[in-house]
This record gives sequence, structure tokens and C-alpha cells, in this order.
Amino acid sequence: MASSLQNQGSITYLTQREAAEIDEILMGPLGFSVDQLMELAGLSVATSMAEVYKPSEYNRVLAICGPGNNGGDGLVAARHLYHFGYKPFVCYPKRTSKPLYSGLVTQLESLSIPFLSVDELPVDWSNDFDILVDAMFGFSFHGAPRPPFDNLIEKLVHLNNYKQRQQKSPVIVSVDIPSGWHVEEGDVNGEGIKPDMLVSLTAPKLCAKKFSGPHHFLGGRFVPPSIAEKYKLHLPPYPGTSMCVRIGKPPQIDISALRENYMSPDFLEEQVEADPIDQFRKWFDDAVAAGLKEPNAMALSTTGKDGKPSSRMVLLKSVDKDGFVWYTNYESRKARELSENSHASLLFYWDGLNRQVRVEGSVQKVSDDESEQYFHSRPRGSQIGAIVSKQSTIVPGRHVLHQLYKELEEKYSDGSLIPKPKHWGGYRLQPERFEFWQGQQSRLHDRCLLYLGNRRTGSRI
Ligand SMILES: NC(=O)C1=CN([C@@H]2O[C@H](COP(=O)(O)OP(=O)(O)OC[C@H]3O[C@@H](n4cnc5c(N)ncnc54)[C@H](OP(=O)(O)O)[C@@H]3O)[C@@H](O)[C@H]2O)[C@H](O)CC1
Ligand SMILES: Cc1cc2nc3c(=O)[nH]c(=O)nc-3n(C[C@H](O)[C@H](O)[C@H](O)COP(=O)(O)O)c2cc1C
Ligand SMILES: Cc1ncc(COP(=O)(O)O)c(C=O)c1O
Ligand SMILES: [K+]
Repeated sequence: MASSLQNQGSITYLTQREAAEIDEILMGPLGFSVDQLMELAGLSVATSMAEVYKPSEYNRVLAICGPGNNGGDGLVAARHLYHFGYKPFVCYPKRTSKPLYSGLVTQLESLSIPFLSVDELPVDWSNDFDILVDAMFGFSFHGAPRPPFDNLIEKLVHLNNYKQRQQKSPVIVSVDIPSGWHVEEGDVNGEGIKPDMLVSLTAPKLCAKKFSGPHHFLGGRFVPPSIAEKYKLHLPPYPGTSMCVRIGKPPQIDISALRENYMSPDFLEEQVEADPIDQFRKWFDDAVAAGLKEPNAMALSTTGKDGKPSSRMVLLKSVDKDGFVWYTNYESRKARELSENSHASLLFYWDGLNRQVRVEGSVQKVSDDESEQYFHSRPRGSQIGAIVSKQSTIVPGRHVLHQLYKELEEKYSDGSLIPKPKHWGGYRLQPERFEFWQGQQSRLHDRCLLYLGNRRTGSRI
């Protein structure tokens, strides 16, 4: 899931003492166990990484884990990354015998995740790994790093020089604190790690103010309101069910470099339903089952007599052998264009499934009865909205709509029937031609063209 952009405001940064105190409160009076918090912290790290670095491009991950809980977060993250499709390796030189940690190690071993000793690490990390997870030290770090972490940190610092020389080098993701940085002062002499991504846990620590890399995320979605109030935490809201949220502006991106390499199961001609409506239903059901947002949203394209096409989204409200139905305002632009030219096309794009469906055909209004029936099934607010809205016209201001809405809301507050306005109703597109598209690697997609009644061709273009 994408992270929110609504978090450009001020953010609270914690001192080392506050971070430790919050930890104690969570695991004392608030009843959390360290295992729970670590699991959520590690999951946040893995999901933050997956938002930015796709496993198809950044597959080999080395998690360098320290002796404390920060190291534990790294072990948990490595496990989740494995399940997300990455290939993790772990370097965990100073192990503790506590059952929590030995359990995490056993879990990773059972997934055949290789553990590399410091001596086994390759000399040049840039060839062997795509991502380096710095989970050496968190908010309890103090003084100067002791062996073997001093050398490991040096290796990470050295990678910055590669970047300066524009050579290929792995990205660095730091968990909570860039290891070696002062928890409050940050990279004091400017010679420390320069991570590409920082995942702050619970709330960012003061050192995070000095983070200048492109990706700052917040994770650890377990802070109860009592802690937020006590420490006056001002943090961005987590979007939806996400375990992480981006802090600050997303980096400037090169639009021309934005691309996905689609990877999907083959969509073979022999799998295609003979009746395109059945094929559509099958894919529609898949989109619903995949939990995609508004799988019934479709782009409707129309052209009036001037021959200039126009598109907009509408919601599919039924589909069967007779066609595809949506509802709208009969005095809108689309309605005018459809009255001038009944030919139109519909386009569905199901992002999460790498699928697109094109449907072309001719459009007619549905019967008054059908519109009437559907109109009264809508929430009363939307029924009033349909009366208020003079779609595709310029309104003097939102207040005009609100005023009228309020008046009608009062008028119908007794629950009486809200009459369907004449200008509102449905359209049905009777399909003639379908194209089912399944995205595949290197732009060699599967495309299947079907005409209603008889199947014509399947091709790869
Ligand atoms: N509530 C939360 O915010 C949660 C945070 N989590 C993660 O936990 C870390 C903090 O974990 P903690 O165990 O307290 O500390 P560290 O992981 O930072 O490190 C402690 C160990 O590191 C050793 N240490 C400290 N300084 C040095 C140094 N200069 N050189 C070598 N070793 C060092 C320290 O040993 P000492 O002998 O010095 O005490 C410890 O062995 C937080 O940042 C989050 O990542 C939880 O996972 C979830 C809840
Ligand atoms: C996801 C989505 C669904 C929409 N569904 C409808 C709809 O079902 N009916 C409708 O009239 N407008 C719907 N709209 C608004 C239309 O896109 C459009 O703004 C409006 O119908 C006016 O279009 P027109 O001026 O081209 O006629 C939807 C917009 C979005 C983004
Ligand atoms: C202007 C307009 N009309 C109608 C609809 C469809 O609404 P409903 O699902 O209530 O029929 C939408 C949906 O976004 C809309 O924006
Ligand atoms: K760290």
C-alpha cells in the first residue's frame, strides 16, 4: 500500500531519554512484550523498504544486526523480506542467548537464509548485495563503536564514496538510527553512514533531523494515545492499514524513469472464456477478491458530433448479457455527446493484477423503471446530491450546492420518498468488442481480442 503525503507539517523528535522512557512504559504499565514490539518494528522496516525498493530490482539484502533490540528488528525484517520475495542474508556477529533472539535465528535458519560471519562477507559489497540493512545500533548507542561493528560501519561509510563516483552500489537502509551516529546530535563530524532510507520507529529521534537521504519513513504503529499525549507526539497518520508512513516530501523523481516490469501468470488463449462477458466476470471477481479499491471504476470515453473524444470515470453498476450499466446526469457533457454519437468505450485498469479490459459498443439509456429502482437504492444523501448537482455546469460556489442540499435534507428529513429527478438515470453499453490485457515482462504482454458472439484472435504485442 502507498504511504500518505499528508504529513508535511511539524514532527516531534525524541531525545534518547524519552525514547528509552517510552520503551519502558510500553513494556511496563502498557503490557507489551518486547517480542511484540520487535515484530511490529521489523515488519514496519520491511514494508517501508518494499514501498521504495521493489524485490524485482533490489533483491539481495544483507541485514547487519547488532547485539541489542535494533539487531532484533533487523532479524525480524529479514524474515518478512524473505516472505515479500527478497533474498536476505544475515550478518549477526554478537549473538545473545536470550530465547527471543535464538528463536528469531531459528526461524531464519528454517527459511535457509544464510548467516555470514564477518570473515565470510565479500570484500566488495557492491557486487553481491542490492540493499544493506543497518540494524546495528538503535537509541541505546553510546560512545564510539567497538569491534567488529567499527569496521562494518566503516564499510558502509566507504560505500558513499562509490555513490559519489556514480558507480553501482547497494542502497543503505538504517533502522531507527544510522549506526554510529549520535542519537541526538546525528553525524557529528560528517564522516558517518549516509543512509538512503531511514526507518524511524515509534517516533524519530533527534538525530533524524540531520538525515538528508531521499526516504524517511516512520514505523512502529503501536503507540497508544496516552503516550502520544504525554510526550506531545505530533506524527503523521498511518494511511489505511499500512505499517509505515513516509515522513516529509517524497523525493524528486525522474518521470521518464518510472516504470513497472509486470510479472503475471500467463494468460493463454485456451484459458479464455468463449463468452467475453463470462471472461469479464471472471476477471472482475478476481479484482474483488484481490481487495482492489473500486474495481467497478471505469473510464468512459465519448465523442460528440465534433469528433473530439472526452473521458471520465464512472462506476459500473451492473453487467450481464445485455451490457454494462452506469448512472449519471442526462444533462451532462457525456450525455450530450452520447446523444450525438452513441458509440463509446469503457476502460478498466486493475493495477494490483496488471490487468486492463477495453470494451467498445453502443450506448442507450436504461428504462425509467430501472433508473427509478436504482436511484432509490442509493444512500439518501446521494439521492439529494443528484437533485442538487447540475453536472458539467459552472457553479457560482460550493455554498450554493450546500445551501440547496441543506434545504432538501430538511424537506425530506421525515424519511419520505425523494423523487428521482428527470435529469438522472442510467446508460447501458452493449458491447461489440473486448480486449483483455495481462501485463507481462519486458512489455511482451498478453492481449486477447474478443468480439461478442465469436472469438477472433489472441496475440502478444
Ligand atoms: N519502543 C521502541 O521504540 C522499540 C524499539 N525497538 C528497537 O530497539 C532499539 C533500542 O534497543 P536497545 O536494545 O535498547 O539498544 P540498541 O539496539 O541501540 O543497542 C544496545 C546494544 O548495543 C551495545 N552498544 C551500545 N553502544 C555500543 C558501542 N559504542 N559499541 C558497541 N556496542 C554498543 C550495547 O552494549 P553495552 O554494553 O554498551 O550496553 C547493547 O548490547 C530501538 O532503536 C529500536 O530499533 C524495538 O525493537 C521495538 C520497540
Ligand atoms: C472513481 C470515480 C467514479 C465516478 N463515478 C461516477 C458515476 O458513476 N457517475 C457520474 O455521473 N459521475 C461519476 N464520477 C464523476 C465523473 O468522472 C465526472 O466528473 C462527471 O460525471 C462529469 O462528467 P462530464 O462533464 O464529462 O459529463 C466519478 C468520478 C470518479 C473519479
Ligand atoms: C457524480 C457522481 N454520480 C454518481 C456516482 C455513482 O454513485 P453511486 O455509487 O451512489 O451510484 C458517482 C460516484 O463517484 C459520482 O461521482
Ligand atoms: K541502526
